[in-house]
Amino acid sequence: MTEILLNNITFGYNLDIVLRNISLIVDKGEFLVVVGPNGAGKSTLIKIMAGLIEPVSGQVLIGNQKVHMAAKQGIIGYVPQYYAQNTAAFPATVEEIVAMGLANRPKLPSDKGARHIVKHMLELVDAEKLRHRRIGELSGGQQQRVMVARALAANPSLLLLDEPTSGIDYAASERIYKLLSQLNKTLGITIVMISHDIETATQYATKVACINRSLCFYGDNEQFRSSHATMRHLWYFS
Ligand SMILES: Nc1ncnc2c1ncn2[C@@H]1O[C@H](COP(=O)(O)OP(=O)(O)OP(=O)(O)O)[C@@H](O)[C@H]1O
Repeated sequence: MTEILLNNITFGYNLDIVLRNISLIVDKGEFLVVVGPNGAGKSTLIKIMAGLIEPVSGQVLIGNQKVHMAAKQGIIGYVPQYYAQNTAAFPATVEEIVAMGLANRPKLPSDKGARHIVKHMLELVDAEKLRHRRIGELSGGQQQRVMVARALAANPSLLLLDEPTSGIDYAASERIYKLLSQLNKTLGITIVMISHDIETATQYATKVACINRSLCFYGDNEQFRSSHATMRHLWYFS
């Protein structure tokens, strides 16, 4: 079954065309890693998948419905880039941050239900012990796990992550990849993750897309890993 359908997407900021004629289909249950050089349009593409910005032309369907309808139903979880930098002075606890994700559900749970969901989400990302801490006091890796819990609180079928391991050390990055892989395998959540960490991130992927303003490569993880060494100059410098 199709989770994401992008049909001939073109997008520009003012006159600068950032994405050109991108078409791809992501099936339910895939773990797609999106790679490409700086400024290639990866964040822009993931924002289009989240319904945060509209393409100039082309069609975006999530679970066979228009992206803004899917977003209203809480089907799409989005974890933005560089969250850590925005939160240092933010006076909310981990529990409160995760509870914010409940607002993306079509129907709000009762207070008791909300407490139960928040607790469960924190358990899923192994952050129960952090629940009373202020978000700004946490390390980058801990903050990212909390942001994943916040996105999961809406019960999405699709999780979009923009460089969740940026600025995070090797061990903490591995924990985040393993967590995402587990959510993908055990809960069947479709994952799209942007990463510059090609070697490690693609080990967890089922599919890889390489974007450089247009789609340079889209295929299975094994296909990507076997062609990357010979093709990467063409993909990155074209
Ligand atoms: N809000 C904006 N207004 C104008 N231009 C923008 C805006 N956001 C991004 N751009 C430009 O669009 C292009 C693509 O940016 P985008 O952030 O999508 O790339 P990226 O592949 O995610 O890059 P990186 O790997 O460096 O994060 C860049 O040239 C960027 O400067």
